[in-house]
Amino acid sequence: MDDDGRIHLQSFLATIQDLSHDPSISSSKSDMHECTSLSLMKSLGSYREIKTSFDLKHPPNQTSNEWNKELAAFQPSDPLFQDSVDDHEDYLLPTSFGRKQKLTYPRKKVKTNHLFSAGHSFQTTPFSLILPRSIESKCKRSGKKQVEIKNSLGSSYLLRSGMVLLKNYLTLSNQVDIVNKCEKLGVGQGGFYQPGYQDGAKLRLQMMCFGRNWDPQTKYDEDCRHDGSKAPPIPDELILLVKNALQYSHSLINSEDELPMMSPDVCIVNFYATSGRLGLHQDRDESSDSLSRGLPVVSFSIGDSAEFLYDDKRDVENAAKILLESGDVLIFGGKSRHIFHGVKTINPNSAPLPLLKQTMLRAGRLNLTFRQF
Ligand SMILES: O=C(O)CCC(=O)C(=O)O
Ligand SMILES: [Fe+2]
Repeated sequence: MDDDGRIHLQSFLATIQDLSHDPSISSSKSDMHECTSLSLMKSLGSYREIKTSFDLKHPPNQTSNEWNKELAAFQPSDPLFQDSVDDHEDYLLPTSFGRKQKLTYPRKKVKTNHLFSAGHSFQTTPFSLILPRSIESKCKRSGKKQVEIKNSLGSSYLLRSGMVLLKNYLTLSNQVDIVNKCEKLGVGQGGFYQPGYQDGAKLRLQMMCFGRNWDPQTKYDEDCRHDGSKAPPIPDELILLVKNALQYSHSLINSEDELPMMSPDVCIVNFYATSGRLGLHQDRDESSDSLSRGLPVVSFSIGDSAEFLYDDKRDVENAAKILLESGDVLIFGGKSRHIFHGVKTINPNSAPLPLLKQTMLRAGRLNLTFRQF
């Protein structure tokens, strides 16, 4: 396929959107099962396992075989799009403080097996979050129907003591602003790079920091950047968003003991291509004061959605799994500050189209984690 890949992606998405409004499409089947409450959780809701399966039918003007062939052949040329699309996935989500939550769009999973890969590289230097101009203009011309992003505050979940998920908390305009800020700061000195370890193993993501540099090998050593660059300050608007999200969480759980307030002075910005991932780990390089007080990590997700794992131990098989979508804010502090967590997969083609249209964000997921050192 030629460099037209992005157009195909847009058409593919638009087709799915069209189909979802087509009565001939078989309705999504959704059944929910009670799941045992975890003892760690306080009384603000109960966990439920939500199983959602999808049965996308072929468009009326195509036979099922033609449609399946087209789906199977879908393989855009941008290296950042090159992942195989396979089965649908089940997600574990709690109820929204008692209400059942239904997931209503097709999920895709990326086939990748390694958390880290030595020398894995999709590097263009400098790395840009934004699609190249040639692809951008083709996208704009395609003129396909866009899906509205939800602007109202979504549901909120207490996942366990000290761990809160605010669905769709960031507005479209917040998300656009964050992408633009990260792009501006990410392409220059001190911007995105693919971090790794001394032995040559690389993380499967691009990273940069605000406030203070952090690196998997050198931790919070300010001199970790080979170009000697210092981390730019965290933009004020982002600090405000973090504090508002924490305050909002306090209004939900009625307790600052469970989730202490913090004032972010570090932000790690990760960008995952659709083949990106991050192994289960603990965030434990902040100061002992910050860690012992359980000062929370506040995480913003933008772009393609991700399967996020968390557990008390490093146990990928048994870890709880949630879907983090564009606009979601996840907070873990207090008793959950030391959870193991990681990103299992990025779901291709799952970013909101208005966000892509306004930012030309490339395929993948932008994640910002704010901490107080
Ligand atoms: O991308 C995410 O959701 C998690 C990122 C993370 O855990 C980290 O940067 O330490
Ligand atoms: Fe982390």
